[in-house]
Amino acid sequence: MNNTRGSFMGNKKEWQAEQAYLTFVYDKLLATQKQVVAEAEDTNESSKQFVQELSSDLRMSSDSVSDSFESLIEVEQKNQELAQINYKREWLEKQKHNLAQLLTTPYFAKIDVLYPDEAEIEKFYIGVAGFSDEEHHQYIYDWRSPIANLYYENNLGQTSYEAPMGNIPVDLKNRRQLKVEENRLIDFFDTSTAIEDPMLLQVLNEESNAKLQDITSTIQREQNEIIRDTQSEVLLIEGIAGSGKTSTILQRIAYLLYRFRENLLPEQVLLLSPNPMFSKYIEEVLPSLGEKNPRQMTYRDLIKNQGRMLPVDSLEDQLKRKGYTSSVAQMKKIEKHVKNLKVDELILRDITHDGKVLISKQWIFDELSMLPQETEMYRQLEFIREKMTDRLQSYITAESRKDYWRDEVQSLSNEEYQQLFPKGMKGKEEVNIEKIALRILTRRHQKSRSRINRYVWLDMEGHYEQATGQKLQPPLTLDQGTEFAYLNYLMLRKRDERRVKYMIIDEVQDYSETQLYFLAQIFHQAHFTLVGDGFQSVFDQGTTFKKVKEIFETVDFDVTFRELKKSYRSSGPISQFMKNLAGGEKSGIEVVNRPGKDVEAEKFVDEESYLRHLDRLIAERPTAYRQAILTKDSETAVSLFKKLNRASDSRLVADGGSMSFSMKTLIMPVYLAKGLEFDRVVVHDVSEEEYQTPLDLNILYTASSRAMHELYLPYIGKPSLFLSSL
Ligand SMILES: Nc1ncnc2c1ncn2[C@@H]1O[C@H](COP(=O)(O)OP(=O)(O)OP(=O)(O)O)[C@@H](O)[C@H]1O
Repeated sequence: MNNTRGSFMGNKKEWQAEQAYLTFVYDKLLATQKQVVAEAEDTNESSKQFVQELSSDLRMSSDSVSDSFESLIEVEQKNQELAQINYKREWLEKQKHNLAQLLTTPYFAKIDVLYPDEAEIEKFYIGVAGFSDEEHHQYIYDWRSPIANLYYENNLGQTSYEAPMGNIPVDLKNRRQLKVEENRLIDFFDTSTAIEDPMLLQVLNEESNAKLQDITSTIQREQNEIIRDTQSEVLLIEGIAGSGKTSTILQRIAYLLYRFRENLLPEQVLLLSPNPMFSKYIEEVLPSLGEKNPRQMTYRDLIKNQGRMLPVDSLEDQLKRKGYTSSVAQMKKIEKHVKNLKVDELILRDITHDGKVLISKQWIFDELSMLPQETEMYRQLEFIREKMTDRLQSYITAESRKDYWRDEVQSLSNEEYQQLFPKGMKGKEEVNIEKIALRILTRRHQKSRSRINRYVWLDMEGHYEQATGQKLQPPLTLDQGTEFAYLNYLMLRKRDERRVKYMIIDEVQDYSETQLYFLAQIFHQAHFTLVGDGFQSVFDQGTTFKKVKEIFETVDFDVTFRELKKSYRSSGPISQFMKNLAGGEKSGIEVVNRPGKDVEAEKFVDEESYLRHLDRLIAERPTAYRQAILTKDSETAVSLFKKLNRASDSRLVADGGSMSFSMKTLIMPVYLAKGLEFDRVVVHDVSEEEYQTPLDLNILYTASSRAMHELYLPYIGKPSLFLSSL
């Protein structure tokens, strides 16, 4: 490794030059900020005024009907003006955000580049956002810009980078990491090897944050390749615990939003996360990079939406379901069923209201029979659905004209009348009664309308039974829920999925084959980024990476496979323990040379002395530390929390819904801590009895790998065999 520190005496001149440039850029940033803030205030003011004028103009033109055509044109023009003002406001807000970020840390790196046939070296400073002046003089380059790739790839000497106009060969003369705070230069390092760089080690030695932070300034080469990959249809990444999978996919999302800013919106990126807490944990990373968070949901939410909201297993139930063998064969049966389905095989239901049939299944069947049978089934059903809505509307209109309404309307109380017509009504009384009746009936039949829209008239449960030979009995297993969602998708094809351009899935090892097949099918137009860690598989239903690849290939995707083998989260001793658990050398895990406290596995003879030990660990937590006591399941967490009786300085997290990130000691089951990290981790009772099966081994690995600096593995009685590697 070849590191040169900026603070060495020999570098005094360099130091002064760097400090001078920093001062210069910082002052420019300050001046620009002043300008942008003033401009933003002006724009806000003029937008307010514009809206006021617009609404008074509109009021005037709606009073005079004669010039309505002119006023329509005028309204259209005003709308366009308003859109422009709003666009400018958004742009200025983004500028303000970027400038505020840059004023805290203007940049973190510099590269010296020599272009062929040029005599002078060009210097490029890299920061979390770009910054240039009105004459397009670029003082800071965005970390996602093409040139910044040279910094992350870190090949000194002859190299090249991809720019919009093609590949550009260059000579990379120097790569400098800079530590700056506002307008102060703290340190700099010239490095030729990215691995174990000094800036990285500094960052890793810091105490944890309650929320995940961005890693922009220290992205490693192998992570950079993943972040900037725009070619792969499916990017499958197997990375050990703490290797930066989650950080990398978030940086990747920011990169994609920048690179494809003309035609990729955050809503077109869907991130499937392992549990609801995880979304909270990562929520600050993208905003800190000036981007909006993508759509996020858990897989459970996704299939509930797709599968008529039937209840599915909770996380805890899923964990307890042992030995369930999921298979894609069941999905194929469903495909076959839908493919061969004829109209006279559809299981239909009447649409009823208060026990009265509004639209009979016979009517639906007759209408369907008249459609050309070669049309795909989902199109036929969609067409009929619209016809049913029309039929309901005609029924309501006819009904509203019937005589009995006169009495009903006249008996309406003032209050009811107000509710129906908050703005009052004008016109003849006859028309009024009809109008009132129409409103009342429309309200009454809202449910029927929604039933029509949701295809309640199709017995999907019945079709599921026909297709698979199994009855659906809620709560469904996650796989049954998936099968049912797939059936709904194949028969009805809702449009939602087509909008997703990038699907990002964390903890992919926890998805079953059925679930992966489902995702590959329904998002077949999207690019996938799948990350996970086979050692952290804590559900019986999980899938190996080999199988994940196979499944996506059977659905005609090209899969690119990459590995991350180094833990950036855990100290050297903890990483070494993780490596031993994962099978030693053959696991391929690289241990970062970061000193730390040894892993401690202490024996206790009875529960009482054991609890006293935990009690001490909670009481003697270093002030800045966040720590977690991790149990195998939530019942154990609940009972341990009760026994410890330390509600004042610890907190129980037993379900995915609630988590206080500020509390310094958390007691929780491992599966809820997935993806999270703590300065200190205590794994609850690592005894022989508790930790013996291969799944237990994965749980121990997952729990231990949440630790950054300290790991405690106390046990009562005999130690688990897995501790013998210590
Ligand atoms: N290049 C990097 N520079 C600085 N910190 C990094 C880098 N890569 C990862 N980290 C840090 O390492 C820790 C682990 O990262 P992350 O949570 O993304 O890993 P992971 O592979 O998703 O872990 P797990 O699978 O165990 O949940 C985080 O604190 C993250 O900030």
